[in-house]
Amino acid sequence: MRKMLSSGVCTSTVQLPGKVAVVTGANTGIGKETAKELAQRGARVYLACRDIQKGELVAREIQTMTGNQQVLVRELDLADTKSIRAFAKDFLAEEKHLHILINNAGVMMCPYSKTADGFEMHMGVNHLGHFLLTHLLLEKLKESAPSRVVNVSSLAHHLGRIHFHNLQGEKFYNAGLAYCHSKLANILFTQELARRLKGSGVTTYSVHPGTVNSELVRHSLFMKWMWWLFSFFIKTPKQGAQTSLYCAITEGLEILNGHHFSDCSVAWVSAQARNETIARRLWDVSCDLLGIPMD
Ligand SMILES: NC(=O)C1=CN([C@@H]2O[C@H](COP(=O)(O)OP(=O)(O)OC[C@H]3O[C@@H](n4cnc5c(N)ncnc54)[C@H](OP(=O)(O)O)[C@@H]3O)[C@@H](O)[C@H]2O)C=CC1
Ligand SMILES: CC1=C(/C=C/C(C)=C/C=C/C(C)=C/C=O)C(C)(C)CCC1
Repeated sequence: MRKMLSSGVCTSTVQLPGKVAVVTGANTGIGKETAKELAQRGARVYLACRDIQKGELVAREIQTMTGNQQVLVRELDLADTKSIRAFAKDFLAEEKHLHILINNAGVMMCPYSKTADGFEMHMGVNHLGHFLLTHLLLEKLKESAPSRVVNVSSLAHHLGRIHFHNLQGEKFYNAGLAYCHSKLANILFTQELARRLKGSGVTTYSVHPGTVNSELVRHSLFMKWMWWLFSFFIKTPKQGAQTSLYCAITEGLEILNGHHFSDCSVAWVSAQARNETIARRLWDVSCDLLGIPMD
């Protein structure tokens, strides 16, 4: 069972000196392991975390383990557009380049709650927060091309639907489904972004990391119990980081711009996730909610 659930290893030997990467939610789980491997390969890595203290501890740990001192922590709360804008402003002032953006942070099955801007928490953090962050960093990514955006989605997107009449979960809400909807949004965003970025030198990919032993299940006692019971069989965070790394660094992946990956291979997505009309509409609605001018 472990072999079945844990396949897919990024075998690329690419080194990353001079490259700049941002990983959201890098203080724990899959994000931490992704950041560690990027640092190991010589990149300057920004750990974009909502809790600076947790981030600093992890940065020290990565610096010690990899010998790479270019591991920096910056505050980013994806549940607050002011924080996202402040992060982007400071980053753009500080850095000349951005080669790899890994939109990894996520929440799952949290009780109904809203972000600082009134968005339902799953949609707000997992989709809208990363949508805004990517938008704000896009010019830098273009100037740094070839560059990549990796969006960490999930197999759970198969159960997701974009209910435009209930995007903020105000009419009905189920914590499990809200997560699935936001993960579907990650894939639709990736596909629309890929279409819009054609010819720019920036490519984008969505990822299912596998079933990974991490803090993601913190809001559900049942899931915590399941994860504990099967912890020996499910992926470690290091194994869970492989597909994100594969999409971020593997040479020649540009022809697969916009594709979804699992276990370091192209993976099938649901019919909804392939629907260009929904993807375009979600893009427009996201711009509208975030006050981004539509093009
Ligand atoms: N684990 C699994 O089995 C699977 C995971 N995924 C996806 O993988 C990604 C990483 O999850 P995983 O490592 O498992 O989970 P973890 O809960 O271990 O890590 C999630 C990270 O996201 C951060 N985060 C949460 N909310 C915010 C916010 N408002 N602003 C900034 N950062 C935030 C967390 O910060 P903090 O520590 O401060 O809370 C943490 O660093 C997620 O997108 C998840 O949906 C997909 C499929 C399966
Ligand atoms: C049925 C089953 C399992 C599978 C769980 C799965 C497949 C969970 C997927 C979770 C996702 C995709 C979460 C985040 O996005 C376990 C726990 C391995 C143990 C054996 C029983």
